[in-house]
Amino acid sequence: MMNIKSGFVALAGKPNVGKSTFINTVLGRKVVIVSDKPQTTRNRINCIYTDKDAQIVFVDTPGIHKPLHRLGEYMVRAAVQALKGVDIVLFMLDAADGFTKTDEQVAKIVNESRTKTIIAVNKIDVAGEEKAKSVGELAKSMVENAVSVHYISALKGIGVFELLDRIKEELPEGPQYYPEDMITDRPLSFMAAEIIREKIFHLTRQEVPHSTAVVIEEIKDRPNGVLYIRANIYVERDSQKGILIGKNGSMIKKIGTLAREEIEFLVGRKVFLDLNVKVKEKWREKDFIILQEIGLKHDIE
Ligand SMILES: Nc1nc2c(ncn2[C@@H]2O[C@H](COP(=O)(O)OP(=O)(O)OP(=O)(O)O)[C@@H](O)[C@H]2O)c(=O)[nH]1
Repeated sequence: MMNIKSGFVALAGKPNVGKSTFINTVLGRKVVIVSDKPQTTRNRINCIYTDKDAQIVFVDTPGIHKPLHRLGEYMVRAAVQALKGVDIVLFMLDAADGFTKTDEQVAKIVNESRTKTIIAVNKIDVAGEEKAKSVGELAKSMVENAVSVHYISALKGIGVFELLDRIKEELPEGPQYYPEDMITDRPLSFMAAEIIREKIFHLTRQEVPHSTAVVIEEIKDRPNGVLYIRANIYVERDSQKGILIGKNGSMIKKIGTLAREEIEFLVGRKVFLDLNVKVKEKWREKDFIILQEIGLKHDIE
């Protein structure tokens, strides 16, 4: 087998610099939610880019997208640790913003990691060339292990693929860690079941959530672009089924709506969520459900 370049790249940068937009442009579809409000990205998922000669796993840096002035010492150490564990840090800055105090703090964390760093100055479509240059040069002077500076617009796709080529150059030769059609490292079936379970937990009382198992039975692309997800919710008794369904189906409708909205948020597209409540006595002793829950049946293709 031909050797490919592969490795892990941590995205570092203050909130709102365009990290999610960059990932979406690289992957060519909407995987992570983009918003003009800082820190709307919850549970950021690791994203995987694969082409014929490389596989790049973009990983999140825990804590680094939190407001840095509130970052405690522990969080800073955790962030440094995370950056140490990757092959390359991609330090993103906002050209229109100038080089800010927050960027300086991110630079410090990046430096402490001693990891090879590529600097990307984003949003050049809205910033003057001179301003962008000054941001790039300042960042380069602050980051000890900077190997190059790139001027990009993640939104317009300017310079993004040149930057990707540079990342590939800097990556070591290595294995393909994930199948080539996988774009996130967490199976959607897992995420979806978790979300449904969470809603049940919030909306029902003690005994019900603990007697509930969620199994994703089917995930399918509909021709109209909607993602169809069918899930079974197992409970142990008829009375629990009654509670979960609610009066005239009001409870299951509520669970379904909230879960659907969150899954749509996650996948960035319309979802049809088909929930079925089933009674299975002592399901906890029936390991087929448990196996399916953790082993996960199938994921989106
Ligand atoms: N003009 C312009 N806007 C951009 C560009 N890249 C991102 N944006 C906008 O900047 C805002 C923030 O982008 P995100 O990709 O969500 O930023 P983020 O760094 O992931 O933000 P957090 O999730 O808060 O960490 C959005 O409104 C984007 O549309 C760009 O190249 N040019």
